[in-house]
Amino acid sequence: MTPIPGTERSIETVNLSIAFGKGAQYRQVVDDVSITLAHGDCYGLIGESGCGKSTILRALAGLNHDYQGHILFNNREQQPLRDKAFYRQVQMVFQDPYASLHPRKMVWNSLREPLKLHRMDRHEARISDVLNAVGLSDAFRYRYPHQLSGGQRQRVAIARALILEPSVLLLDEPTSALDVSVQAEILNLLSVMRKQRQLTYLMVTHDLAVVTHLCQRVGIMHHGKLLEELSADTLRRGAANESYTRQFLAASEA
Ligand SMILES: Nc1ncnc2c1ncn2[C@@H]1O[C@H](COP(=O)(O)OP(=O)(O)OP(=O)(O)O)[C@@H](O)[C@H]1O
Repeated sequence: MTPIPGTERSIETVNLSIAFGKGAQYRQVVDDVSITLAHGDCYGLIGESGCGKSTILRALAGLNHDYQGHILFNNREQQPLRDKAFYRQVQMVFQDPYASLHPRKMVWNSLREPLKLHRMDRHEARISDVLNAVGLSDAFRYRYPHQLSGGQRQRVAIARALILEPSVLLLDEPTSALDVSVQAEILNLLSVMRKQRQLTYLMVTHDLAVVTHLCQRVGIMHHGKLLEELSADTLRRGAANESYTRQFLAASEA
């Protein structure tokens, strides 16, 4: 694929390698992975369970500091311990929204927390605006996570990621815990948000229909390695170069 010019680069890994455990427990989970996203890209990362997809996302998000290689953001090398500005610009959305919402905090409180942390102004207006953007009325402010449906909870988790006005969302299976009917609504919301806010997405998913619907480029991982990158069109046609990818696609569609 054609190289992305420096000014257009958003988030990237260069020769990223990650291992866990020592001695007999040692396991190389991510092996020399280089992925570059341009501003506004939607990149899907697919591959069998355990191949290292979420581990890459966690390292990019600054949640795992123990890696080899380089992580760059806006063409600048990032230290394993990121600065505060990075955490405002790059947000993660998890598969299970319970992971990002405190069970004993009402929605308004969960949304206000990041605003306080990053010393942002106009808390009330920002909370109303972001709830409205994700399709929830202002009345949802006063609900606890257990008083929300799965889809509403994921909307709040997305609102919490968006309230800091980031440029990048790292999406870890954002719809796989939801009912099929709700999955389409959340994917649609993510798609609208990306266009409206010119966001860059890196999305891990098991679901081929999701990547081909939302992403332009897809990376296929196998045993910690990035095997190949394909356009979503090529993936849709099943015209992969690697035989592993063709097998994976066939198995996923079966
Ligand atoms: N903190 C950790 N300590 C030890 N091993 C870990 C740790 N985090 C992940 N692993 C291991 O690394 C491997 C890759 O995990 P990862 O979650 O990245 O896979 P994945 O491709 O996202 O899988 P899935 O699609 O099932 O979520 C797994 O074998 C997992 O058990």
